[in-house]
Amino acid sequence: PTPLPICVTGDPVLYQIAAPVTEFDARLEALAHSAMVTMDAAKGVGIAAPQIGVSLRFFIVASRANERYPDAPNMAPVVMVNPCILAASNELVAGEEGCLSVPGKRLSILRHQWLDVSWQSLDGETHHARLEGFVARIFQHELDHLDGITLLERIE
Ligand SMILES: O=C(O)C[C@@H](Cc1ccccc1)[C@H](O)SCc1ccccc1
Ligand SMILES: [Zn+2]
Repeated sequence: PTPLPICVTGDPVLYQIAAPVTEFDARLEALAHSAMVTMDAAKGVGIAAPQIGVSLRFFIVASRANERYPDAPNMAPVVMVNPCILAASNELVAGEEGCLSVPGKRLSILRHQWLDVSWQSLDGETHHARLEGFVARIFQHELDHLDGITLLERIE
């Protein structure tokens, strides 16, 4: 499909708590595909459903090396449904983040260095992983979107 418009600062959908996904059906797959196409068009390394106006708990993590994080891992994009943090490091790391919904802003944000996380794939299967560094950062950034938090709400 064609990329969807990305909701920006001020759009109410960005400040809602997104609803858990209960139907692992073709509709969800279509929404995930639209998010993927929109993220790719925007050259993002992640995107959350609320950013395309969908208040559901799923996002995409798609780390790739970039000018700010040249040593970021190049990974196949992962669609994470109903993601949650099971454990997090006490150590926090500051790093520069951008947000497709806050155009032109680059802010230094403190994030956990590593996370133990769980999520469901589009077929409903549950997965667990330990994430660290830039991938952990993207996860935390996208999870904030599901909880109605953008970069502007994270300014120290
Ligand atoms: O708005 C979004 O969720 C996409 C974010 C993802 C991101 C999360 C954490 C740290 C950096 C980015 C970006 O706008 S995608 C654009 C981008 C790509 C590489 C580095 C920085 C920003
Ligand atoms: Zn964002």
